[in-house]
Amino acid sequence: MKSVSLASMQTNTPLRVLLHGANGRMGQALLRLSSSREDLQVVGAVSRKVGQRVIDGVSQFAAGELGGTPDSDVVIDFSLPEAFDALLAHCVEHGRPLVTGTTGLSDAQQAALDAAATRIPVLWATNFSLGVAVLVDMVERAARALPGWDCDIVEQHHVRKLDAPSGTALTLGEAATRGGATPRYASLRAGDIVGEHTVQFATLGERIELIHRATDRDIFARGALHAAAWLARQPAGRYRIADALG
Ligand SMILES: NC(=O)C1=CN([C@@H]2O[C@H](COP(=O)(O)OP(=O)(O)OC[C@H]3O[C@@H](n4cnc5c(N)ncnc54)[C@H](OP(=O)(O)O)[C@@H]3O)[C@@H](O)[C@H]2O)C=CC1
Ligand SMILES: O=C(O)C1=N[C@H](C(=O)O)C[C@H](O)C1
Repeated sequence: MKSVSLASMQTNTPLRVLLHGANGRMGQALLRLSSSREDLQVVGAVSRKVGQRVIDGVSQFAAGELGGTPDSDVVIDFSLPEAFDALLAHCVEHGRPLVTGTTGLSDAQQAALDAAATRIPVLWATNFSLGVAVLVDMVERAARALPGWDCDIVEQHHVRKLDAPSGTALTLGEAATRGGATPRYASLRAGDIVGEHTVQFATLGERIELIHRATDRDIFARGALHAAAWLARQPAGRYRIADALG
């Protein structure tokens, strides 16, 4: 059963999606889930090396071949920081809205996103799940209500994750800081853990643990596809996942 967003119903023309990082764990989830959406069509798949995986009916491009990719209405990126600069420049040059979930970006790359947002719509989120969006709000509220309590953020991921702390942990830490806490971080890398984040507030005699456990990467992919369908119809600017979730 294909789902159709209201936006595409208004135009009846699928939004053309360029997928950057298509060979990766997230790229493969995005490819699989996009095929069940009538309002989105992946028209190009970019990864470091072409031909590693069979991607039925989608043109594949290697790193450095962005200039040869077909026109698209929105770009979705889940790659690595090393790949990000060329992709962002491509999106700005061709006026393509960008949804990106790539974490571990430098301050300079964040500044480049701000600059790009004067020309195109950009949405960067460290976590595209609804549960984490709710957790971020809970953490800020808890920090504000618990002045002086210790705040520790522990994140666990699969052994192939390159960055630490996770982007989500840093986002949760920013929320705790907005609430007046001073978060500390710890990271574990084990097995095939999709993503687990624990925010603990502790004081003498008691503690609170707020936990999000991701068990399927599809939650991130569904959120990114939703954000892409939404962002494609926004004016230039920098947007957050909360804007897309309404
Ligand atoms: N915001 C969110 O909700 C989520 C964010 N993430 C983040 O997304 C990113 C990707 O995660 P994941 O999919 O697990 O990682 P993978 O390592 O599985 O995939 C990375 C992808 O990027 C491609 N790539 C690497 N370098 C280049 C380059 N120079 N040019 C083009 N493509 C390149 C790889 O190509 P190839 O395979 O050919 O080497 C691969 O397709 C990470 O930063 C992760 O933290 C992950 C999950 C959720
Ligand atoms: O690399 C991953 O897998 C994930 N990365 C994101 C992060 O760095 O927070 C989101 C999610 O936890 C999975």
